[in-house]
Amino acid sequence: MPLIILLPVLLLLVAQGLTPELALFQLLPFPQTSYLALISVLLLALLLRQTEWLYWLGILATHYWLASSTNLTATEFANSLPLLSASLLLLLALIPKPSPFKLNGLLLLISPPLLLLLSQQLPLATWLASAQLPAIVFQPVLAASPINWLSAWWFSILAGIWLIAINLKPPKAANWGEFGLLLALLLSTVIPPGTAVANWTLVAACLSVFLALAFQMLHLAYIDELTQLPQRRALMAHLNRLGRNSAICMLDVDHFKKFNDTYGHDVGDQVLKLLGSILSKVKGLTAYRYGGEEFTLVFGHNKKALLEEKLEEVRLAVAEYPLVIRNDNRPKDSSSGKKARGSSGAEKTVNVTISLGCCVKQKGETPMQLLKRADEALYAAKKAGRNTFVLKI
Ligand SMILES: Nc1nc2c(ncn2[C@@H]2O[C@H](COP(=O)(O)OP(=O)(O)OP(=O)(O)O)[C@@H](O)[C@H]2O)c(=O)[nH]1
Repeated sequence: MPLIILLPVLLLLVAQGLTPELALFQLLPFPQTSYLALISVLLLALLLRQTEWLYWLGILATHYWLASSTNLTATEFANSLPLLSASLLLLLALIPKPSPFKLNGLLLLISPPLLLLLSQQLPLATWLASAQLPAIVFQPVLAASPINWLSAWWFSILAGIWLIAINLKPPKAANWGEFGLLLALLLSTVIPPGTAVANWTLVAACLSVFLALAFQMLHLAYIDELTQLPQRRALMAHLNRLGRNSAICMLDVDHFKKFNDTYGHDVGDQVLKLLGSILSKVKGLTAYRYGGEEFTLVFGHNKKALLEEKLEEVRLAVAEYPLVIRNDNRPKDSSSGKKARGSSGAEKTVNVTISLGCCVKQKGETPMQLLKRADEALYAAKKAGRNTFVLKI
């Protein structure tokens, strides 16, 4: 997924590196296409209520204006703007989910004009030059460019920090879109102003944002927020294209009502989250949250011995996982849960068990018929005493 989001910008980087005079760069009417791209993504972000993109688009538009402007040559203003925009991007990275209706978003909104004012008042480039840094730091990247290596380096460092940050947390489409935008901005700091590439940089960045928005929406539509597993809509899509040799399994937590009543709904939610984390790590199957405390596993084969082995592996993985029930934050996923087991703040350790009902797909069977039979197998597992599996071949 990340590569697809970054693809427009990466392709542009390669094309620009190989042949800056590429005929493709002359293909579309500019600046009309740039404005159209910017306005389309802006409207899409507004429509999908992804307001944090507005800031990014604002910075992108400012850069575009700077990069496509031919009368801004080597001024203080032109020298400091990329640097200050980079600072703004860093602010944006540090402020999670800015909203124009909250203080963090308002601060971000007024920072570009403030930074612009500052950049005119403070001779940043002169100051930095007097710091006796090596000359290359201040040389314009290209003869015609008012922008120097310092900006490019600053952006590269920022892009590096961004990449590390993305890889430390579970990467989201939005992060990769932001990274694509960052790369496009990096490119716009090193190209000569007023060239066709400046226009294409903006279009490529807009495409990256567009793809990121599409992935964000797909995620919202298909991924269950609590367990982070794909949910029923995704399961039905999978079942509709299921091969002849396959099997599915319905599973649910045993006596979950009692568990909720004893420990509270919040702890119950943590159990489901943990279950999602455990199931997502089991190899050789795809796990879905069917709804409530029910999950569905889909297998791409119908081999009895292999299925039995996998069902037992899943059953054991859950039954042997000690859950630490505490007053404060409970484990967010299976790895943090393991750490929590050793800590002294634990009040009580409990185990939950699951029952599993599995059946092999029959010839001509519809998804609903298959699900119904798996449900019957699950019922049989419950009747057989729970914490077990029933496999119907
Ligand atoms: N915490 C939490 N509970 C849920 C969620 N969805 C469903 N439940 C609870 O799951 C329980 C399911 O109860 P039952 O269907 O009676 O089954 P059970 O108590 O698990 O008993 P058996 O399935 O027969 O072993 C209900 O109490 C629901 O409120 C959820 O998202 N979070």
